Amino acid sequence: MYVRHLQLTDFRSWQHLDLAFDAGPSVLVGANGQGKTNLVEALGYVSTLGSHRVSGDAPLIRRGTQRAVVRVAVVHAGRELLVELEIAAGRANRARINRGAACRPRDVLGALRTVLFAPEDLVMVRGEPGDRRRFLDDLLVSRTPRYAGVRTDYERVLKQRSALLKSAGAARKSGMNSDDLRTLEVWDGHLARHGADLLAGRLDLVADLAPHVADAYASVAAPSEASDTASQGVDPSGRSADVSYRSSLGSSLPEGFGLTRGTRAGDEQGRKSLESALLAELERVRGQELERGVSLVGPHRDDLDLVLGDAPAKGYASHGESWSLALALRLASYHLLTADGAEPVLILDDVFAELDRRRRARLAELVAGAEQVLVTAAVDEDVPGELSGVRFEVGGGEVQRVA
Ligand SMILES: Nc1ncnc2c1ncn2[C@@H]1O[C@H](COP(=O)(O)OP(=O)(O)OP(=O)(O)O)[C@@H](O)[C@H]1O
Repeated sequence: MYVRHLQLTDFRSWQHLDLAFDAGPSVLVGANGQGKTNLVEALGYVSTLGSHRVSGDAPLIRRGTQRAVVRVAVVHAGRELLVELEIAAGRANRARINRGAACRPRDVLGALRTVLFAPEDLVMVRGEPGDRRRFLDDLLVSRTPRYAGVRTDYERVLKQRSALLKSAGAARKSGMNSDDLRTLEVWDGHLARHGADLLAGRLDLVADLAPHVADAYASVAAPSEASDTASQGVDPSGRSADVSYRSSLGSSLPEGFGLTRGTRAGDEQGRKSLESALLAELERVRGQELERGVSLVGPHRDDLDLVLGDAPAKGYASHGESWSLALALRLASYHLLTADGAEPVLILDDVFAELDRRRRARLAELVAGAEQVLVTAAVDEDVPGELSGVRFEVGGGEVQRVA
């Protein structure tokens, strides 16, 4: 798919922007702080309903205004879809498709798929488990939009159950008999049901993603000519990249899930056995949870283990290796979504400045054939020749197409 047109109103620094794109590579060049990232952030927002830079929506609305509007015309399989999202301060966001009636923002998920590479991506390797869970969940939603609802339901249940744990724990300490404990059992059921759904989605996703990560890492890390090693998922030093899901269920994770690739956790039987395992584990840690007032079991405590050779990437990988792995996670996402049947728009936001010459060349070579690649850079020299498609200059609150 590709973005044919983007229109912004009061989004970040853009009071108004109207921009037409072609398929293939486009490069947006401009000095620091001119709004290049703001522009691609808007596309990422339409794709995931979130920003890759901030967790809330407030900073996306231009200062001094009350609502931002992003309109995107997306071409996919010969058909054009117009998606409109309104981000409002103090009330619910709204969406529209093809100028129809207002709908929930969640209903536009899937209309535009993007894979966005940004300097912030290094946190997927070096950051906290929450950064990796976010990567997984964003990809899960891109792939299967229904998981947006599963994710929201799980977060709501988790919040309410955690509040209950605190009050039940406090009541227990003061020697009182609490109704909260009975209510807690009801919330255990909700947490296990929604948690199993989310966990199943993530386990299947990681099983499908892992081979793409191994291949992509070898491709990024390998010298340009060495396509033989690239195809075997091994870098020139002989180290391969592997990803696996680490569940807070530990050894109580039902046999096979997340371990044997090809086992589907998302079918009815898989979800049921994950739900039972979560319930049993919740019962086992009940005392600790009440003592500490926090939910200790569930997908919110899980992580994605990233391994290079036989060592965990976090804490062991060099700066360059960490970058290669972060790029591999994004490239693998691109390949997975493409294999599902909808090639996403690739967005490379200011990444070339972060990479050495060899990695720049490898990345450019790997993405040059994509249906659409949007690149932002402060200076032309940062962008490899393979991606010199249409060129836009960004500055002074305007974008000019120059070639
Ligand atoms: N909500 C907002 N309202 C108004 N201006 C904003 C808002 N959010 C960010 N900005 C402004 O947008 C500018 C940053 O834009 P952006 O991050 O897109 O720059 P860039 O061109 O990508 O720069 P760099 O090359 O440094 O990454 C800053 O000047 C910032 O003050």
